[in-house]
Amino acid sequence: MSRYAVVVAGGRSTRFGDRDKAVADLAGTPMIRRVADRVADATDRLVVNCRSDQREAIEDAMAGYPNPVRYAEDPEPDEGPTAGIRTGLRAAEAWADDDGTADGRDAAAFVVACDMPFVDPALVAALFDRLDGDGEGDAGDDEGDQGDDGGDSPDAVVPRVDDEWFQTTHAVYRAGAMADACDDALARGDRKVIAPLFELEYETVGADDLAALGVDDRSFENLNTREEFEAAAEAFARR
Ligand SMILES: Nc1nc2c(ncn2[C@@H]2O[C@H](COP(=O)(O)OP(=O)(O)OP(=O)(O)O)[C@@H](O)[C@H]2O)c(=O)[nH]1
Ligand SMILES: [Mg+2]
Repeated sequence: MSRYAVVVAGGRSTRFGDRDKAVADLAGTPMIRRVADRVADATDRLVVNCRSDQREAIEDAMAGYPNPVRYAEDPEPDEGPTAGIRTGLRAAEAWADDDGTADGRDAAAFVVACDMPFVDPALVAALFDRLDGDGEGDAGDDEGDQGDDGGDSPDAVVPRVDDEWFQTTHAVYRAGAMADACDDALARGDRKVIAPLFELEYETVGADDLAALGVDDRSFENLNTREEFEAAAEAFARR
């Protein structure tokens, strides 16, 4: 089955300023395009979640992208990242269903925020492999399977930098399970981006695993302010 990238971009960039950071020029390339380019080889299809008023500019930024792209517009804007993830994953699920070969709910998707342009493709590939059950063993895993002990493959594989912060906008999910979990969290009024994860069977990729994989520390860096953006632009210019 195809591997999906879901880029979530429906935020208002208030810390950034008066422009949409998703399409802001980052060392010559719109930031969202940098994110998409970084994950192009590790995925087969791209879903972009955004508001309808962002779509034209984002489509321009994505012109010539090597993988097929679909847009998943927020039915209601400003419902938060969890709603954006849900909308993007439902689009991946529907796209997979269109193929008619497998249940779209099982589609595997790497969800990433539009402001993480250093995303490491080797990490993305490793997360998918773990979701498919052929990554590293569980022995050195800091969490192992959550939920029941059935030993089934997980619904999510989430990096945990410093064994602390769950990187839920830098993780792979089974589309149907995670979209359902987002629905549930939102129905409860819980907008915390971590909330849906705890309803799923998930595995984490902790500090040791990240080091063993040689993951670029900057993969998890997200750019919120103009200052962070300028510093990143300098880093890209040097690369
Ligand atoms: N669809 C959708 N995505 C969102 C929403 N809020 C944030 N996001 C996305 O979630 C990711 C992380 O959000 P933030 O870093 O807070 O970005 P932001 O909300 O645009 O920026 P700030 O206004 O400065 O908080 C980014 O990719 C945003 O585009 C929302 O209400 N809807
Ligand atoms: Mg925000």
